[in-house]
Amino acid sequence: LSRPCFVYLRASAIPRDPDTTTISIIHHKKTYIKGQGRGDLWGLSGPLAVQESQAQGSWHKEQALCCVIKTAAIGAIVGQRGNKIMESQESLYSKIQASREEPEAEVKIHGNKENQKLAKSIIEGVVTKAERYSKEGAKGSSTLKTSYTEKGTERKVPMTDWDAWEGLPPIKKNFYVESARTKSMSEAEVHKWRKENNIMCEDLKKNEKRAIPHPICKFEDVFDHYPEVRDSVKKAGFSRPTPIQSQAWPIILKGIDLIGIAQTGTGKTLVYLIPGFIHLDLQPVAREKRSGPGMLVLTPTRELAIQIESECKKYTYGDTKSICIYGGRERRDQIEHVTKGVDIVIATPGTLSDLQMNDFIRLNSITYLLLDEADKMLDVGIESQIMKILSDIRPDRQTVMTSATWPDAVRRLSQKYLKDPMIVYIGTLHLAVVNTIKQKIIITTEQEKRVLIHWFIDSMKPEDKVIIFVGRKLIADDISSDLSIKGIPVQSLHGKREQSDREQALDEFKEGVVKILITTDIASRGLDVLDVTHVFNFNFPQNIEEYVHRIGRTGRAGQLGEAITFFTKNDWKIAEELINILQRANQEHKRRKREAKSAKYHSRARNTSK
Ligand SMILES: Nc1ncnc2c1ncn2[C@@H]1O[C@H](COP(=O)(O)OP(=O)(O)OP(=O)(O)O)[C@@H](O)[C@H]1O
Repeated sequence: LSRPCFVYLRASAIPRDPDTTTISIIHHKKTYIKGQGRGDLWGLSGPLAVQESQAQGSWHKEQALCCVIKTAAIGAIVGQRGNKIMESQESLYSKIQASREEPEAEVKIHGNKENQKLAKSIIEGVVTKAERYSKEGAKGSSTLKTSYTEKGTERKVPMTDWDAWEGLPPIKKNFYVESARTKSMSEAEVHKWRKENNIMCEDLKKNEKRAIPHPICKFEDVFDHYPEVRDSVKKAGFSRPTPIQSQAWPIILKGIDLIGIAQTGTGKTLVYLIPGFIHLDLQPVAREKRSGPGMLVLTPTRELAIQIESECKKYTYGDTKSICIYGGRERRDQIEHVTKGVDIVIATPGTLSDLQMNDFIRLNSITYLLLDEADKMLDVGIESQIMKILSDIRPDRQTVMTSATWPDAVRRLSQKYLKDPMIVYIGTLHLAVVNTIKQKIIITTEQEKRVLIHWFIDSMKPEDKVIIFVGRKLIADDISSDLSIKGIPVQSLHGKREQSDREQALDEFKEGVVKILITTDIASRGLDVLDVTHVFNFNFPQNIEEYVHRIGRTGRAGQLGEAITFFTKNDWKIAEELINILQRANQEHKRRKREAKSAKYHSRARNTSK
């Protein structure tokens, strides 16, 4: 460690008794000691200067504890690319090695006696759980046999990095049967169709480029071989595929990874769900013989996870079982469901990574992965959880990413998660709002906002339904209690509310029991309530992407909607980006009229406040 380094400590590694604990850092088999005592261990900040200790590599002087287990269970201990074993090593200050023999494998644990015992009990837990999940494991016992190996009398077994992916069932990804009509489209016809529907696509594979499949014009062109799918789409009453569906379905069904970017409310959920159902259904290994779920949908919020699950139920066929995993629900319930066996998991990353870390769910059976609202998911903070989840999913899976926005920072990250993808986007990769949303901006002050919002609510028609976005939970509570006092039925949604209250709030809004939903950004992405006529931005969102998502809660699936946004001088930094969005969506610039209208709003507002 000749240069400064950063050391990140797991919360559980922070010593309870700082007076007696030492933090040691092992690097290239050398042990470095940092701090013994309160002053050294607490309040550390900045780069650590560590000193090499006398006790270099003390762990490997101890006798190794050897455990013999069934080879089939070893993947669970090692984890993909050794991530699990590395984690145990880090937290136990020990070294764990695994051999690769049939039918029994050997695991050697180096370290002091106490840590060896701890590591052994962790491994035992993992082996027992692995048995429970693996049908094969259930047939025989894989009781851990252990012994201390005397130095010099160790079994001469090569200790290797375990390839956790060996022995997994084969995977099938190409299910596309191109219709005669699609096949016969000339290049000119393909070009015309894409131009008329604003479809842009590109093969992101480096070096040799592949031919991009022709878009499909009708549902029959792509689903004729899958009658259940064709019928469920027809039953939904859709007349034709949306532009993103038209180009993305052939690509995904061919087994190619895809990045799909299209404006809000344009049917991206079915873009990935329907090929996912086909993929699941037609894997070479029969569903009942699979060791776990085959499809995983990761999504940033609980509300979105619930919505996707209900879409799954609407369109799926056969006896496909899905489960929605998110925080705020009874953990035991979720674990019970998972262990009973499911085909599709829809989850928020935090809760899933918790279940994964505790070995309640195994992800190595996943062959179809979907990252919904990918840009939000790859935000700082969530990304580390996603990485952890993805490291346990087989690398030859198929991956699809979708979103309505695609900021530069996220594009680079997508290269990490997808393999030779194609990208399909509608119109532009720049932020864009569908032209079914009329955007109004009201330049105002913080003081006047309350009066104006009351004026807006008073002028709502019976068929109107509005989502009011605010910046903070407190404001959401405040406005909703204001309105409730006035006798106006209203619901609010934010992260501090109990999960059951959050679900009830959304249900009441969807069913029309209340026509006003006041919410923070947890409802800005993906929520699909078709009869929302207005979105009101009481506070301008943190960034312009969130503005696009928020106002996209109205004007969905071709319907008309209106977005009204309060803009104060505090929001000046975002003005330029906002103007770009308005111009791109051809919003009229009615300055005079707007000023007049705004003056009318203001004078009414003043009268009301008087
Ligand atoms: N081909 C289609 N024709 C008409 N409506 C469709 C079609 N496909 C999906 N829809 C409907 O369009 C609505 C919006 O779809 P969806 O929620 O998938 O949008 P999205 O693109 O994911 O939006 P967001 O970016 O806000 O998440 C849904 O109610 C869905 O049922």
